[in-house]
Amino acid sequence: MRRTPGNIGVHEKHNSIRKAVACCSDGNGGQELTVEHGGRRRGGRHCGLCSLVARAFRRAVCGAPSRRGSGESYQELTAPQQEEEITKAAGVTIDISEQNAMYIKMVAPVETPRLQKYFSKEDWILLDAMGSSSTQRSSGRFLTMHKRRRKKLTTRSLYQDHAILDDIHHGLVQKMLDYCGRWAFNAFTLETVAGGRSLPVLCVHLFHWYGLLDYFKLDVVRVWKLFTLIEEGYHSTNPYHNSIHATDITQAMHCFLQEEKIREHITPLEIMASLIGAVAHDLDHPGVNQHFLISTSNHLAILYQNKSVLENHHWRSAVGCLLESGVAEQLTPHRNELEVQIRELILATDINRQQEFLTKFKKYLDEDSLDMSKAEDRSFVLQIALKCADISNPTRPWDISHKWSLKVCDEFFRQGEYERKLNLPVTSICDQQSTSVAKIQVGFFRFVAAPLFAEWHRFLRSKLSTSMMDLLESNRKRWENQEKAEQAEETQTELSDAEPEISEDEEATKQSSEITSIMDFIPPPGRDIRRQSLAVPTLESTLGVRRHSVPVNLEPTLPRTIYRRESLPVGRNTSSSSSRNVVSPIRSDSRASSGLREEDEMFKFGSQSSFSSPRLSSGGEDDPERPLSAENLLPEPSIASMSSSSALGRLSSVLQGNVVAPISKCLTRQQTFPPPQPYSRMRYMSATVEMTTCPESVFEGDSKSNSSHGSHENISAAMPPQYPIPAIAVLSPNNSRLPDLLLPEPQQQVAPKSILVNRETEPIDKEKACKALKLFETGQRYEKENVDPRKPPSGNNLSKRRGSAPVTLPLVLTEDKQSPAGRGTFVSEAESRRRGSVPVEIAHYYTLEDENVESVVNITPVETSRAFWQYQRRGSAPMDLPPIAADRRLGGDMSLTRHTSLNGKAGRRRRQLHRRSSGGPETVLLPDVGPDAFARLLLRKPENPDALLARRRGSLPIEVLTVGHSVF
Ligand SMILES: Nc1ncnc2c1ncn2[C@@H]1O[C@@H]2COP(=O)(O)O[C@H]2[C@H]1O
Ligand SMILES: [Zn+2]
Repeated sequence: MRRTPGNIGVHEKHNSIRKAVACCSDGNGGQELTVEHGGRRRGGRHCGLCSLVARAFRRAVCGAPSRRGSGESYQELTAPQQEEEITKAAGVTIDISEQNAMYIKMVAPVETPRLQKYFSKEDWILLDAMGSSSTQRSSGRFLTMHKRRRKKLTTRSLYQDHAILDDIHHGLVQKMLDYCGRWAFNAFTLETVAGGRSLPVLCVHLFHWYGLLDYFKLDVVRVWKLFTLIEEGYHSTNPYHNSIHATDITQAMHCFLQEEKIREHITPLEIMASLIGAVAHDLDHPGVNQHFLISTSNHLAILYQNKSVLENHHWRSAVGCLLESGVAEQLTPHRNELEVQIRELILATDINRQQEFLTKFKKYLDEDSLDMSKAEDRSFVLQIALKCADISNPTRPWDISHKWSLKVCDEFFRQGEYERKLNLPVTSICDQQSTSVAKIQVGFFRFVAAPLFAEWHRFLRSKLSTSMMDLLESNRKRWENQEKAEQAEETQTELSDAEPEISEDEEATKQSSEITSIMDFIPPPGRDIRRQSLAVPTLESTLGVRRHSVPVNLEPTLPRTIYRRESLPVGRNTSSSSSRNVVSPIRSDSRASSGLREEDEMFKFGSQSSFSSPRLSSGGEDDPERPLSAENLLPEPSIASMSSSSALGRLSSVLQGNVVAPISKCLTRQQTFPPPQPYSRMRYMSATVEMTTCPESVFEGDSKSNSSHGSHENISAAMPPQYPIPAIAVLSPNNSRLPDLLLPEPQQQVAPKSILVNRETEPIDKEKACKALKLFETGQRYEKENVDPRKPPSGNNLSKRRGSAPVTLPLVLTEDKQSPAGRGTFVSEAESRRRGSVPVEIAHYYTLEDENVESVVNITPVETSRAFWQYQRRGSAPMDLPPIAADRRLGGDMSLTRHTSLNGKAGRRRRQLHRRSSGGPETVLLPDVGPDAFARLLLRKPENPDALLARRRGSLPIEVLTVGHSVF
């Protein structure tokens, strides 16, 4: 039987996953149908996964009903019996072959009319053969440690039974995909008709459409796997940052790629990087912003040193998916370059860097100096394109735009609720009690969206950009009207509501705080605005005062960590002032006098709070390239009320349901924020790439990145990228062997320019006629899978290091077992036991000699010395702050226990503003449902506080987590 590998793919290879996805394309005329799936033999029989695929396959090819309930089960059948069954049912020859421990390949010729009905054209089908027993499962690939809930599929049959997508919505899916080059495209609708699988459906389609599969000789099975992994990496529980957002942004990016100015010059590799960058740009987003992660001392914040924390994580997760799917392997010799491009793209989406990019873009346009024939300029434009795509929702037609607005605000408000429960200052735009969706939208449109899209329009000057501007304007008006109406309503309420308790000061604060401005979204350029800050004592006193994120038992040996230093009043700590020169003193006076109060308020919103290390902070005011960079900014005000003596207990109570955790030295990865379900043990797989290496160059914002950002001197086939390729091989379940060194790849021919069609303006048939590239093959593939080409072979048994190796590291190791600080080198016994979930603290330590403890000495993947442990900042256990002392430092006017939001608003808000719709569940609207109906659907009832408490896991101190949940 002739086989065309890769025509159809399936699968997940872990027996814990009861899911199989099959796709089909007929690159060779639709003559063959191959279904490959993973499964394990159990007692000579195939596991349920095989049976599920078989059942789905049977249904696919012959329309036979499921055998479930008929008393028979494929699960009971041996492979030959399954084969026979399917053969009988489908009327085709099935050859279950190439069986090994993990895979079974079934091959069948696609000759019958029935099959041709499905596969006669260049198309794919999608089988969802998820086992009914796995309606809930967790996925431990990603570092946010959420328990994953399987997305509730929107079609009953897909959710409750194994079904064929094409059986249900084939025509609609195809229709949607035909229109995926149009700006009015509705990702929610695609999600609906694709049964909850819009992300892989769109992306595989686009890969076909652009001819990337052919050009790069990619196996469609692996490509499916890639996008399935990415889809699973998005949290379906996030109202906004979920896989539909990824679909939406990818589709927007696709539209931009069709713009004449771009498509004329873009290369196939850039297309691929743009699509993957877009779809993965928020991968594993925890639904809270960077500020929250920093405030709660999340392991990701520590890992990435508070610099573009989420974006670094998204990028690293994307690389993990590329590796795990096997696509990276197939992309030799383009892999390094692709990863660099993806990195550049994803890191550019850091909203904190908005001003930096905008300034640069404006300069280019003013000087008319963008030369799209230059790779460097193309790269920059693609970064801008992705940034535009990322915040494109204000420029979509109202019903779509409105829906995204509700969703994003819902996510903000959820974060606000978490903050409130943790007694963290509530970020202004997350404070549902004092703001509204309309207010947020007016601010976002005005200060973030409009400036960027104005420049984008100046660059494109196209039909698309014109209509985007029109939509932006009309949507803006709608929000402004809504805001006005709300204000009128509030005024009326105020008139009838005496407010004797509110002082003038408070009133002034209230008024300024209710205006959403740019500072709610991004920090002001070049301004050294310090937020009313954290009641954190000086470093000296810190040594004797436990801080929020330091476990109680480590208090006496607290290191002078760099964390939260920014919140120390400058000038009060002379010993460290030099290295904190980007931090201004708290200037409540100057803020008031210079009218910065409002900005100061907003500032907290942006999530840009960042902590500077000397190296990073050097890019503060002095660095015109990064005027808004996080290192210019101060962290959020303190977690003031977390600093009381009972904070740990309270936190534990909040997080663990009254379990007061003893502090242990066992380090455990920290959860990012409350998962929907109690934590259960997860399997950490190879995609936990962050854990494998944590070099300083990982960070956007390190000195190299800063200086070279926007330029791409390191994007060269001849030069390896300046970041390490994760040594993921050692974690991959498929790779127990030592990674081999790669041979250097010969320089490849530059890919021919794409021949793309402007889909927006062309009729569909013409599009198809002209479509895709069908790019040429440029190279051979001989890179070994999952291997860091720059990593020298070592005698260390890398294969011992497993994704699921124990988290705990010995506190004391002998000197000779210490790593020689080689990046990515694993030398010690401890290292070989180290898991993917090794706590981030191992990634950095701080020199003891440095009085200010600001010099980050990177990076031994595992630092095991006693000193290291002594000086580790441990998780996020609360630190006691003497309120009085702290008050004094802040001028005596700030109560630590006062529920003051970061913007300085009085917590004793007398009147609670009307609660507005905040968005809500991921309800997908069919096109004929109006926005009002949707708004109703999205109205989220205030949560039961107890339920919130029960759900809270955010900023869980690592010790608490260890005690509260068994992770070993
Ligand atoms: N309509 C909107 N209103 C307010 N904030 C938004 C809106 N759209 C996008 N954003 C913010 O802009 C950010 C862009 O990057 P993210 O997608 O990570 O997260 C996004 C939101 O925080
Ligand atoms: Zn995004």
